[in-house]
Order: sequence, then structure tokens, then C-alpha cells
Amino acid sequence: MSSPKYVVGDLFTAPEGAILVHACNTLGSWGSGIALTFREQYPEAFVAYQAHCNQHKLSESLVGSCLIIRGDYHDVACLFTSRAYGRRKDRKEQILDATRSALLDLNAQNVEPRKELHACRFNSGKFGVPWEETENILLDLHIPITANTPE
Ligand SMILES: Nc1ncnc2c1ncn2[C@@H]1O[C@H](COP(=O)(O)OP(=O)(O)OC[C@H]2O[C@H](OP(=O)(O)O)[C@H](O)[C@@H]2O)[C@@H](O)[C@H]1O
Repeated sequence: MSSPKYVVGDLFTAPEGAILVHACNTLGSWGSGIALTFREQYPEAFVAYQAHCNQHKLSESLVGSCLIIRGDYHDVACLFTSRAYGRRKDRKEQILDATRSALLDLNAQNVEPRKELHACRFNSGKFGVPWEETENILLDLHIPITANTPE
């Protein structure tokens, strides 16, 4: 059984070739939290994420899916775990359902040669879901992932 491996430090120091995983809303905003750092570090990934959201605007197809954006050094995986953000974010149960489905989508897209997955403790900040509840889904799905805890 593969359980998340934990490392302390900045997610962006993950090795070259890794896929960096974080949680996103479907409205095309990386306005705060680690998403804002993604926007600053990988502005081209933000443009791709926003275009993808605009393309699927008002459809229900994004929530529970995963968009992998290829990059030169890191790829970025956007797990669409909530429709909206802030006070309009989805309820915890909806976020957890979408997380399960988005992780399955990520896993299905990460085919040979499989890349290493490195994540923040997604959902546990702005989305307000205790990390242990997201971690339980990772354990259940046996998805090998390295989770970064900030110092
Ligand atoms: N450099 C770093 N390395 C490693 N870990 C780092 C780190 N920086 C922060 N963390 C940790 O990363 C976890 C997630 O915490 P976050 O609050 O960011 O994300 P979340 O997944 O709960 O929520 C997503 C919504 O937040 C955004 O903001 P907007 O909606 O745009 O306003 C999005 O767009 C979504 O919608 C927390 O454990 C932080 O300690």
C-alpha cells in the first residue's frame, strides 16, 4: 500500500520532471494561497489553466477532472476540486468527491513514463478541508505522491 511520503519545504523545489499537484477552482482564478505562487512561478501555466476554464465555462465537466499542463522543468496538475472559491466554495463533501475523481483522472493521464507526483497539502488551506480527509483518499486510491509541508 502506498501512503504519501512527506517532505518539509517548498513544493517548487521538487525535482526536475516532477508533476506539481494543487487544487483549483473552475472559475479560472489563481488569486491567493499556493495558486498565486504557481501563477508567479509559472505564468504560462496560468494562461493555459485560465483558457481551459474559459473553454469549459458554465459546464459541469471541469469539477472532478484534472488538467495537466506540460512545462520545461515541472508539469502542473490542476485538480478541479471545487467549482468556486472564497465564500462560494463547494461544501466539504462535494470537494472530497471531486478530489477522488480528479485524482483518478490524474492517475489515468500520468501514463508511461510515469512522472513523480509532488503535492502541497491541497484542499487544506483556502478550501478548508482537514488534510487527513484528503490524505485518506490518497491512501484508498494507492496513488504514490510526495506531500510537501511548508517549513
Ligand atoms: N510553497 C509552498 N510549498 C508547499 N506548500 C505550500 C506552499 N505554499 C502554500 N503551501 C500550502 O499549500 C496548502 C494549500 O493551501 P491553499 O490555501 O493554497 O489551497 P487549497 O488547496 O486549500 O485551496 C485552493 C484554492 O485556493 C486558491 O485561491 P483562490 O481561490 O484563487 O483565491 C486557489 O485558486 C483555489 O481556489 C496549505 O497547506 C499551504 O500551507
